[in-house]
Parts: sequence; structure tokens; C-alpha cells
Amino acid sequence: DDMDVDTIWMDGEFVDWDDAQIHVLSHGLHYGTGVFEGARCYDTEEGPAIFRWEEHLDRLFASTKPYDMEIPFSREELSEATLELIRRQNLESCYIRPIAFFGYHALGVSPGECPTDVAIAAWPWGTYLGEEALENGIDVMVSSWRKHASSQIPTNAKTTGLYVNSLLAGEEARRNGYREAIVLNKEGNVAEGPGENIFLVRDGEIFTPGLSESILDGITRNTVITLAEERGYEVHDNVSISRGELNTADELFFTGSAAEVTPIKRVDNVTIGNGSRGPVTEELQQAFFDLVERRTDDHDDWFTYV
Ligand SMILES: Cc1[nH+]cc(COP(=O)(O)O)c(CN[C@@H](CCC(=O)O)C(=O)O)c1O
Repeated sequence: DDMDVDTIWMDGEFVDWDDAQIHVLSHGLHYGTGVFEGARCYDTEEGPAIFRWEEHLDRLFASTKPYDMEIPFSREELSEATLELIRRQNLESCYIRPIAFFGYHALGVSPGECPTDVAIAAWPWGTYLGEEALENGIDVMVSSWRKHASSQIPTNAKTTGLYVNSLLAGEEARRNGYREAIVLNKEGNVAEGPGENIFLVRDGEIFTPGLSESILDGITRNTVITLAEERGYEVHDNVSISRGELNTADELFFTGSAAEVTPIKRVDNVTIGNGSRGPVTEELQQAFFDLVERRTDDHDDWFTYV
């Protein structure tokens, strides 16, 4: 069957894509008061399966906490809706975007009586940073914009409003001819990408900024740490990485649900390691894709079969 991406689940109903609309005075549009997820469903050898769906659901509900937002549906209801959404559209590998946001009632920063609206969409989404990026790596620049500190806005809550910071950094990079940005935190140490976590390899050891570095607690970050440790690597996942360490890295790579595992080959035109995908990056990238495409039966509990 050919895929027909024509349906969106909204507040308990499946609606036609073109009818999936909200009021222009919805609170979330004006004040960035939404929380969302990005998960991938992979067309595995045993059929389509969502990768680490339970962890994505955990984070979606956790992200509502700082805003006293109440999602008026249970995990089970959201899961059933998501699986049905994939089946109805005959999707196999696809990207899933759940969002919950303060809807329409009255404006003003306080959400007051605004309802919490919920929607789930799914669509095919290829490689996030470009077809050849996975193999050849990408060029990045260190953005002049810093990541907001987690003491200013909770960076461990995937909040829609945060992504203006990501847009400022990422678009600055692309305006300057780079594919993506690396964002430093207000201390000037490495935080992450606009939509990715970042890893550094040096002398065979693996480093990634700790959760106190104003980053999102990435699910792919957690996956890659697990895969690396299973392969005997020493992973330092609670460190500060200085800007200077980017230049002396043997390898750098991004991780994310959309980005998957994307090598970084140059930072501000300084070549990293061999100037292409490094050997540790390749090994972990291969392990990641073997896992998500189920060429291994490891971590079967990480898969929700459609
Ligand atoms: C700021 C940020 N940091 C790290 C990550 C990686 O987290 P995880 O997906 O749990 O491994 C993401 C995901 N970015 C999502 C949104 C991308 C978008 O352009 O929108 C994604 O990868 O789905 C971020 O947005």
C-alpha cells in the first residue's frame, strides 16, 4: 500500500490533515507554551516498530511538570492513538510528533482556563541533516548564541518555546554556510546542538556533556552511551567539555531521534580527526542502525511494534 499521510490525531479524534487547525489566539502560539516529542518508527525485520516509545512518553509527561500542564489523556490512550495513526496511513518508517499545548480561551501569560490541547502527527522523514551526512559528516560552527541556562528555562523539558534559541543558532550557522551549529552554555562550555546532543571521542574514550550542562536529556544520547558501554568503551557522561576541546577531539558526532548518529567533520573550518566519519563514530553508528532496524535482537524492550 502506498502511504497516505492525510490524518492527524487531535484531542481524541482522527481528523483530515487539512482540518487539523487551531484558533489563532491559542495560548501556545503566543507564548511558546507547548511540550512535544520526536520519535522514530523504524521498518524493522519484524515490521514497523517505534524506538523507545515508552521513554518518549515518559519525557512528554515529565515536560509538562514545570508548566502545571495536564495532558487530558492517559499514556495508553496516546499510545493507542499513535499506533492507529501509523496503521491508518500504512506508514512503515516514519517520524512521530506528539505535542501538548495550552489552547484557546483567553490571552495573558497565565494560562488560566486555557485547555491543554493534544495532537499527534506522523510522516516519513529522511535523514535529518542530509543524505550524505551520515557517511561523510557535516560542517558545523560554534554559534554566537548561547544556550539558555537550565536555571532560566528548564532545558530538560522539551518545550516548544525553547526552539527559538535553536533557530537563532542553527540559522546563524546555515547563513554562514555551515550545516548546523554547536551551542555553548552560558559558562561557555559545550552544551549541544540546536536539535541534537553531542559526543566527543579522544584517545579511544567517549565524552558527552552532563545533564547539568543545560542540555536535553536525550534518548538517543542514552542509547549511544549504552551501546558504547556494551562495546567496552569508557563513557564519561557527566563532564563539562570546553570549547577548545572541540578542536583537539579525535571525533565528534551528534545524536538525536531525528539526527540519529551524525558525524561532525569540521568545526569553524577546523578539521576534526581524519576530516570525515571517525572509526568509533562509525562503529557506534553501525551499532545504532543494526539495533533500530532489528538486525540484532538486543534491547527488544525498546521497541513498540505497530
Ligand atoms: C535540543 C535538543 N537536544 C537533544 C535532542 C536529542 O534528543 P533525543 O531525540 O531524545 O535523542 C533533541 C531532539 N530534537 C528533536 C526535534 C528535532 C526538530 O527539528 O524538531 C528530534 O530529534 O526529534 C533536541 O531538540
